[in-house]
Amino acid sequence: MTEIPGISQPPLSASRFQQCRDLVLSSSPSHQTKRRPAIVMMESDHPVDSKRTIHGHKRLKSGKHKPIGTQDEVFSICNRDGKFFQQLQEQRKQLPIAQGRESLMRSISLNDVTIILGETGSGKTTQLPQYLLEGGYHRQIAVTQPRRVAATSLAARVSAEQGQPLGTLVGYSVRFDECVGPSTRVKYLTDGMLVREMMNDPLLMCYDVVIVDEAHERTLRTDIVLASLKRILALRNGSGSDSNAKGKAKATPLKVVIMSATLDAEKFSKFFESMFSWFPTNDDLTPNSAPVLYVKGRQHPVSIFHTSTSQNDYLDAALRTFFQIHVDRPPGDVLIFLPGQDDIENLESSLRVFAHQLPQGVPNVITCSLYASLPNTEQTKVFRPTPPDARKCILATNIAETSITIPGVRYVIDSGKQKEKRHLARIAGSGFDTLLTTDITKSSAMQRAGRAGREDHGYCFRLYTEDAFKAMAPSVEPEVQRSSLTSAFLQLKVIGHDLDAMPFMDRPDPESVGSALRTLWLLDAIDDSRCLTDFGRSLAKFPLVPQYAATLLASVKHSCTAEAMSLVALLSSSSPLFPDSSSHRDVANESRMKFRHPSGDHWTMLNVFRAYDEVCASEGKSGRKDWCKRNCISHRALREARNIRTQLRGICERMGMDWSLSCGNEESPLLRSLLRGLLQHVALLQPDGTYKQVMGPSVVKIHPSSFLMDKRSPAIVYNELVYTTNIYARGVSAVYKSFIAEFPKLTGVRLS
Ligand SMILES: Nc1ncnc2c1ncn2[C@@H]1O[C@H](COP(=O)(O)OP(=O)(O)OP(=O)(O)O)[C@@H](O)[C@H]1O
Repeated sequence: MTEIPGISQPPLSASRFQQCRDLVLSSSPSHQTKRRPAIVMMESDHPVDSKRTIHGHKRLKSGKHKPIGTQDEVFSICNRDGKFFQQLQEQRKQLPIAQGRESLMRSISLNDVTIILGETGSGKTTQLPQYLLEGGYHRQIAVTQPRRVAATSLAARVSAEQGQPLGTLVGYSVRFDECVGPSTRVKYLTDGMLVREMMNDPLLMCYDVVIVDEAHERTLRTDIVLASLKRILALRNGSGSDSNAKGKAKATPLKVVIMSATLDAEKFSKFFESMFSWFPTNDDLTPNSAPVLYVKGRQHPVSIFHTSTSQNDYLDAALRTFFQIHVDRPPGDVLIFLPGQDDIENLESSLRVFAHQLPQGVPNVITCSLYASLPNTEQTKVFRPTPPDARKCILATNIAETSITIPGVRYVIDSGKQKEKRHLARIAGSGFDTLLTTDITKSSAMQRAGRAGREDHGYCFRLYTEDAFKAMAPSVEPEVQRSSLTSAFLQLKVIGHDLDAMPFMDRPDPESVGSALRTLWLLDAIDDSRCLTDFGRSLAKFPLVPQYAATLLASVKHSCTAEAMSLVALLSSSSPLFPDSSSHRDVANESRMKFRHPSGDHWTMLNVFRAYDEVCASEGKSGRKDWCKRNCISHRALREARNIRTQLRGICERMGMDWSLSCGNEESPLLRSLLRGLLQHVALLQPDGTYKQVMGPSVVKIHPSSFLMDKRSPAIVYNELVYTTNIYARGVSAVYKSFIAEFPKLTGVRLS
C-alpha cells in the first residue's frame, strides 16, 4: 500500500467556520478563554486512489440515506423482485472486486490458502462470500471479524444483497447473540466465536471455506484462528498425523482466505507456506504456497487532509473541525474517531451545546455514538437515516475502524489516538491489565480514512501532521504479545492444542505464558502435568473469564448459584455499575449508601441488582432509567448484566446446574465462591494498615471508592488492581482467613 505523500494546498476555507465558532464558543466557559484560529489542514496530493476510481456509481435515488444493512430494515427489503433489490445488484456489479471475480474463484479452487489484499471499499467482505456461495461451495462459509458490530451489520447487508431475511441464508454469531438458521450458508462471526466453535468441532467440519477478514488487526483470537487453521488444513487437506481425522476429513477439504486492506501479505504468505514443513507429511503431499491476490481500486476517492501543526487537545480540534465541515462543506455525515468512551461522552456534550446555537440556515446536528460497551440497540442507531435537514455526527472508537459501512458518511475526522489494552505480566503476581491511550498505526489511519468514500467522494481530516503520520508504526503489535493469555489458553486446551507447539505467527511473551499457565493451575483448570481437567473443561463452557466461571461453578457447592450468577454478570458487564461522577461525587455517594453492605463491594453490588430487579418488575423502561439516575447507578451496566445473566442461566441449564440455589442474605457462601475464582486476588492486612498480596509481591491499599466498612479487615479479596499514586485494590470484600485456608494451593502462606 502506498503512503500518502504530503503537499501544501490551501487549507479548508475557514471564514464561515470562524463566524460560527465565535458564536458558539462564546457560550462555553471551557472554551471561552481564548480565540483560536480554525485548524489549518493540508490536503494530500494523492487522495486515496482517485486514479483508480471506477465512476458510474450513483447514490440511490430512493435510499439516499437509507440504512441499508440494519437488521430492522433488512426484512423489508428482501423482496427479490423489488426495485431496491435490483439497485443493490447494480451496485454489486460496480464494485472493483467484481472485475476480478473469475481469477479469485480460480485461485481459491486451486489453493488451500489464498491471501487477498484489497483496498477499503473494494468489496472484499461483502462480495467474496457471495461469489463462493454462488460458485458451488455447498456447505457453510465462515467470515470472521474482529468486532461484533461489523459481523452483525455485514450479515444484514449481505442478506439484503441476497434478497433473503437475515438469519436464513446469511446470518451472524457474536458473543451473547446469534442469528442463524438451519439453512444458513454464510455466517459472519467474531473470531472469538470461531474459536468457541472449534471447542466442539476442532476440524471445523461444517465449513467449506473460512475467510479471516481484517487479519491485519492481529487480535489474540485472530492469531489463534490462524494457528488452528494451519493445523486443520494439514489434517483436512494434507495428510496429517491423525489418520482417523484424515480418513473422515480428506473428502471435505477446507479453503482458507485471509483478507485485509493493510496487510503484511508476505508475512502471512510465509506463515502458511511453512505449513507443510511444520506438520508431518506424506510423499503424496505437494507443498502448497499461499498466493497473494491484489484487488485494485476503490469505488470512490478519499481526499486526505492533515493539520499543519500538531494539536495538543484532540477533543477541541475535533470539535472545531466538525463545525468547520458542518458550515463549509456539502451534505454528508461525519464520523469522528476518538480513543474511548469518556472522550466520546465529553465531545458529544460539547457538540450538543454548540449545535443548539448555530445560526439560522445551518442544518441541525444529530449526534450518536459507537463504542464496544454500548448496547446493541444503541449501536445500531448509527445506521439510521439522517433527516434531509440535518447532519449526523457519529463519535466512535476504533470499533468502527474496519469493515463497516455507515451509510451517509462522507467525512471522517481522525484523532490519531486509540485505547490499547496491555497485560503487564510482571506486575503484582497475577499480572495486571491496563488501558493506555496510544497513537494509532499507519494501518489504522488508512482504515479510518477508508470509512469515508463508501458511497461517494470522501474526505478524511487527520488531527495530526503529515510528519506524524509518516512517523507512525506501520501496523499494530500483535495482541498475543501484549494480552493476558489465560482465557485463550484454556480454550486451546479444550480444542486439544499443545500450547508449546502451537504455531503462532509471533511467539507470545514468555512471562505472559507463565502467568496464564499459573492461573489455570491455581484454578484447577489444568493439573501438575498441564493436562486439562474436567473442571477446566466446564470452565470453558462459560463465555466468562475463567476466574468468574470458577466462582459460578463453586457456587453450586455453597448453594448460592442465583447470587453468583448475578454477581458475575455484573462483574462481566462492560460498563461500571457506579460510574465516576467527579462533579457531584458527594451526592452520588449518599444516594448509593442505602445499598451498602458491611462486607464490602460485592454484596453492595448484589443489593443494587436485587433492588433493580424489583424495579423492573413494577416499572417500565423510563421508570427503570429514572430509578438509576436518582441513585447514580449505571442503567446500562444493569441492563447488560441482566442480559448476561439470562445467557448464563441458559448455559447452567444445559450443564444440568441448578441456578435457583440461593443463600438468601447469608454472605459467606457467595464470598467463599468468589474466593475460589479470585485466589490470586487475596491480600492480608499488615500492621501499617496496608495489605500485602498473598500470591504476589505488591502492597496494596483499598480504593477510596470501596463500600467496605472495616478498612482494617484481616483479609480481603478484590476484583482488580488500579495504579495511580498507589496500587489500589478495587471491588473489595472482607473475607475470613479461615476461608483462605480452605484452598490447599495457598497453604504455603502464613495466615496468622
Ligand atoms: N451497510 C451498507 N450500506 C451501504 N452500502 C454498503 C453497506 N455495506 C457495504 N456497502 C457498499 O459496498 C462497498 C463494499 O463494502 P465491503 O465491506 O465489501 O468492502 P471491503 O473491501 O471489505 O472494505 P473494508 O476493507 O473497508 O472492509 C462499500 O464501499 C459500500 O459502497
